[in-house]
Amino acid sequence: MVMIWITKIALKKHQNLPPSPFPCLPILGHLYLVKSPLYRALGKLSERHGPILMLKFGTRRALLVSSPAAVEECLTTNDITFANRPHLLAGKHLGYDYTTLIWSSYGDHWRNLRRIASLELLSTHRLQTLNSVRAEEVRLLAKKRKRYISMETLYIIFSIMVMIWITKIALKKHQNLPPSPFPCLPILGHLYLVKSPLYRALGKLSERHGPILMLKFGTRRALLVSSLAAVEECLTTNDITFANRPHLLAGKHLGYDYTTLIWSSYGDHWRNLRRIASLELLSTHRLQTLNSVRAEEVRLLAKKVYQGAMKDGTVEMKSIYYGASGEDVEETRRFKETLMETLVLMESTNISDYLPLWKWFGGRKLEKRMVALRDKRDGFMQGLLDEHKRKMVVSNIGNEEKKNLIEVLLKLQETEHEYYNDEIIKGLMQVLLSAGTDTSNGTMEWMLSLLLNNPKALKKAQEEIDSYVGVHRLINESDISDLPYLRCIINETLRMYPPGPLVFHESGKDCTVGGYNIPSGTMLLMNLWAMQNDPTIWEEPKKFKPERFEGLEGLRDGYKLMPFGAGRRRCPAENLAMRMVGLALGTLIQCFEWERTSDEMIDMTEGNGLTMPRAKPLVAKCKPREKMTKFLSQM
Ligand code: HEM
Repeated sequence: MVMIWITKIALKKHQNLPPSPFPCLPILGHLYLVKSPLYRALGKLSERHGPILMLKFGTRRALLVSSPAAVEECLTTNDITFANRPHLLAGKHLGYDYTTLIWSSYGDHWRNLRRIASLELLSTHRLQTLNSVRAEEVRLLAKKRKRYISMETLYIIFSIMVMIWITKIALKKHQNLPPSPFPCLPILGHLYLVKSPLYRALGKLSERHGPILMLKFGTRRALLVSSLAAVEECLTTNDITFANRPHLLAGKHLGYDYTTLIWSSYGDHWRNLRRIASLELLSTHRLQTLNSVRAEEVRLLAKKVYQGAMKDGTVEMKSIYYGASGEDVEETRRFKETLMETLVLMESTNISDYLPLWKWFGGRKLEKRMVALRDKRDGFMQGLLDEHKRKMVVSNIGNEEKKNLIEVLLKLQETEHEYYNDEIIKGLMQVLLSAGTDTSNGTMEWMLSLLLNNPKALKKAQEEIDSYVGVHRLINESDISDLPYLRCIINETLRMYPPGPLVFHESGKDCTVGGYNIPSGTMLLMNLWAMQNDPTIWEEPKKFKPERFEGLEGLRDGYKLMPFGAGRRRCPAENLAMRMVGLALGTLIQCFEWERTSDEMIDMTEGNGLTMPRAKPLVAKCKPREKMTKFLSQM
């Protein structure tokens, strides 16, 4: 729209046309301003925008004048110029093909009719003789004119809207596509529905129109599903069909041209990356060997909370998660910076993804920012890679077990240099670091927020840890499997605040969902948030009730709870995430007493963003538990 608008302003400046009220919609122009009574609607418009306006009614240009000076100019200097009538359909069908006095254009024919009318029918003499007939005529004419106006209005508005609508319904019936909310605007389609946070806007749409909807985002078709049955059909019967990702610009610039694990399409390359991630980097065995690294990370987290608590008794959780200490400060700062920029860029809807021509009218700015960020992220990853390469040469790492993620990948590079080139390794590192950081940290923040608003649940979790782990040692990862209530809290948090609320896939061939035909290349949007907060699926979904998961351990209960997705493209790091989040939360509960900073409940508003961040960072009152100060002061 803005594209057309900008072009028009430029053209108008050049042509010196009168001002035109904004917006002038594509195809419709100013038809949306046509309201009854028209003279009042246009009167208001002139009041607001001035006495000489250029309007666009669909394909027609209209000059609206409402000042004595302008009207005078039209009817004196330009009287002959403006002496035609517009060729409206009413004039064709009700004006004998534009040949009547009212409808005919200025010229000999009109002049002749006018002469007959003036001399033969409307002269003073004739008027007097036909007084009574004329009275009747005038009454009839007034009636007709009223009809003309309403016919024009109805015809123009409805013929365009209904034509588009009927064509679409006819096409859809023929194609058997899922229902599509009305209106689907020309060019924009349903882009006007894209509001932040998107999962909530789309959730409302599904509530109103149904669980299987076909949307049009500019040039892209998107299937929005939000029922258990539909999601199950997408991820079982059609799992391979929907195992692609949409080719969005973010994947081009921030996903090494769609070659990273997250962005690549289903196929040999993705299978290979997924195999490396699952077997080499995230397997239970590898996770166990890197147990101590994670324990150290969590201890560092507890230390920072301890320092904050000792300073003024409050902590701001977000800066603690992303904060850094020791020799890594600069590296962590740079990583955090690129991660934040990535999230900001990913959360802004890139209109060029849906309206490709947009990039010539302002959309390039966002793409340029992406390219700059790509170079920055790449530089950061290359630095890490080179540093590890140097270290490996010096120390010639032999201990297979203790190799970290980058070292595992560099070992693979030694044997298969062609495939494991630097780009593939940097892509894997980037994906694992960025997909893992905000999701886990966000979950931690929501979890603590929920517990601060539900002190009974917090106490229950602390008692569980005290009775199983005690206070003479710190909790470790292997304890988590024996702390069912802690796991219930994690599940309940992931149900209410899934860090991946909307999952994006794309179909690689035609298929059917819910009996509807879904063409190849359709973007699939699975609204996990909507399903996990649906009152028809969950009892009192808005209430934090970890107890609802008691006894359901290990069971995902079909597709009711799927914060890590399901099917081939499900999150490969569920095991790691559950361990990390469990250990971090367990440690914070074991070591500290937590409270809200005031009697007011913690504000649970969600902010804008892909990973469902909190709108306001969480600040909490926190005091080291006496029994644990021994451990904390030694950290
Ligand atoms: C609470 C933590 C986490 C949650 C809730 C979560 C959730 C998800 C979801 C919903 C998806 C999309 C699944 C789909 O497309 O069907 C996903 C994909 C992915 N996640 Fe996670 N994730 C978490 C943590 C992590 C961590 C810690 C890592 C890595 C260290 C990670 C790596 C990935 C990768 C690589 C993919 C893309 C897989 C593919 O496209 O094949 N995630 N995650």
